Amino acid sequence: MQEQQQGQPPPLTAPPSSSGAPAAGAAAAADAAAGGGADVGAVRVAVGQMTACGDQAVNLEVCGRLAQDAAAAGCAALFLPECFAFIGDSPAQSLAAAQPLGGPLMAAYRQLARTHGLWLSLGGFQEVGPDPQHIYNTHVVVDDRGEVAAVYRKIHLFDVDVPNGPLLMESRTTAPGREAVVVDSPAGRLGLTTCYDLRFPELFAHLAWERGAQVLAVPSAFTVVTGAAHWEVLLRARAIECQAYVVAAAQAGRHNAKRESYGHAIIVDPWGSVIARLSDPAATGIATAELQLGPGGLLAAVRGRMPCRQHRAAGRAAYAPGA
Ligand SMILES: O=C(O)CNC(=O)[C@H](CS)NC(=O)CCC(=O)C(=O)O
Repeated sequence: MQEQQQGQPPPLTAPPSSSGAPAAGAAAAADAAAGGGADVGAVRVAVGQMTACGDQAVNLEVCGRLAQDAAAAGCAALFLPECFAFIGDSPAQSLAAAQPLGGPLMAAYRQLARTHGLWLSLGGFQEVGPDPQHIYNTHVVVDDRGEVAAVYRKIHLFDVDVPNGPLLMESRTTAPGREAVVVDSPAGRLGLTTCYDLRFPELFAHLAWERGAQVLAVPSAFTVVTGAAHWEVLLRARAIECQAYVVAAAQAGRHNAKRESYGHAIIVDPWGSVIARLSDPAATGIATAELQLGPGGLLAAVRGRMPCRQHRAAGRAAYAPGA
């Protein structure tokens, strides 16, 4: 069900040469001093893929199987896609499915985290919103004891006329979030985003460089058309420019007569290599990878030898004065 790709080690992981490039350890120390995430060493995580339907009990059962697989594979965290709990066939159904954070739906997923001793990134559920006509698209991180560790409400809403695809107007029924969110976890400092947010690199740069995110979660339900054209290149671009791991859980396949998702859940490392993907881009399942977050690991090596964070800070004086 799962396949792992361990590409060639990138050149930046080679031992320091006489070029004077900083050792990874020094780079990590500098990064930590500059507000980077806690040093959690190497940790295995799982990215999930599924075909959510309009029955919350069925989706919970599927997510339960993925959590069991992730725990059995020795993972500290499982990342689930946007709409993991529910995909209906009308906006009215999404409104009707909405629950508060303290409702029975979240209680069931919190129990799942506790049962399997896993952190869960729950990539977007229909949360009761600010008025009866609007929900929030809410990405919740739950710790391994089942406590809510972070709540991110999707900022950029997908109001798009997809060429040769659907016209989607997410903002008709969803209110935008107004706050960027990071959270420390055993899988590093996570920067939280959702789906269409992927197209807004300023959010990712903020999470990585101003907020110290080491791992960017991009749970999605991409359309087939835009996924084929843009999904992997955008994910790899965000990983490369933020020098961070990107964990992109995905909805896949046909949900109902009107809705189909692109799939292709992947994990990308800070050098831009795809280090995990499902062997079948439309299957339900997980893929796992080890994230090297410690002082001797890949993240520190990439950031240490190509110090984009510092170069950005200096460069911004020219093109975003006062920012
Ligand atoms: O509507 C729901 O039930 C939940 N929300 C979604 O599935 C959202 C809005 S329709 N989908 C995306 O953001 C796809 C983005 C995308 O495909 C792209 O950026 O190309």
